Amino acid sequence: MPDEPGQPDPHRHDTLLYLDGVSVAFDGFQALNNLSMVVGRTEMRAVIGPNGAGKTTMMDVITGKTRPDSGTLRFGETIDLTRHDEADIASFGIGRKFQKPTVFESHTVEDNLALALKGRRGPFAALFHVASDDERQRIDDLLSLIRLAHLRAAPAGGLSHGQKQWLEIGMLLAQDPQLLLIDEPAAGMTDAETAATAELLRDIARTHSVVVVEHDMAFVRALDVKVTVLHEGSVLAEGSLDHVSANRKVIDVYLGR
Ligand SMILES: Nc1ncnc2c1ncn2[C@@H]1O[C@H](COP(=O)(O)OP(=O)(O)OP(=O)(O)O)[C@@H](O)[C@H]1O
Repeated sequence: MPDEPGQPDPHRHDTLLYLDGVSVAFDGFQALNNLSMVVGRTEMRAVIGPNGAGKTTMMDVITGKTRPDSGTLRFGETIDLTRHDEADIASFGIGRKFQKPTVFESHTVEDNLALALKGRRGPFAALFHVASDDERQRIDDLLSLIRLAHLRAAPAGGLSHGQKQWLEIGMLLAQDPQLLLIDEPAAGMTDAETAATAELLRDIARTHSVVVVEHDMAFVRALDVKVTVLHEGSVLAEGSLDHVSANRKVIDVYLGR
């Protein structure tokens, strides 16, 4: 039986991330207020909203950095994220990319990816590990996905800001997440980099779920995915960018300002 609109079912096999009635208060300030959102497998979702709307706090509760005061937070069909810490949650396959890229600047692009791949083994195993054919293939695949194959031997410190963001996305993918949470990837990018990043994320979303927090509306339009508008810690509107852009409340609190 099809779901009623607005009645997401956490046990559906095509739901990867399920938030229902999630609330968080800091010293009495309600940063998340009964927030509900469902992200499907291999769905990309854009999350927009004014400063202080709760976007970062939402990422923080999903990744276990902040504990919700109440609500349901489920990953896959069975994992209750409220019962796990950040390390567990990362190991379940939720990867997060912060706004500022943090690559190893003195290492080559390729070595950054190799380190991220080996990082899955733990530091000691990684130190004595020799790359297998599979791993070399995986690095090649990642390099072409993130559009940096021609720069594989270049030190990461010499990359442009946009290229560093792509490398960091590649390093995140090396850890095999099912869900990527990405914070303002287009910030500080050139128009060409912004367009290439939208294309890259669309490629990634063929096989992963992706939640992108972004303020750049041209970028959100290029993603061409369902948009969730947050305001005062809850969902103000949801739908295509055209749909939410026509919503009077969204114009008043965000787009029209
Ligand atoms: N650890 C904290 N302690 C106290 N207040 C907090 C804390 N974290 C967030 N807040 C407050 O909660 C509100 C929501 O913040 P949040 O960072 O989630 O918003 P945001 O939508 O990510 O905003 P921005 O677009 O500016 O990044 C803000 O008013 C913020 O000041």
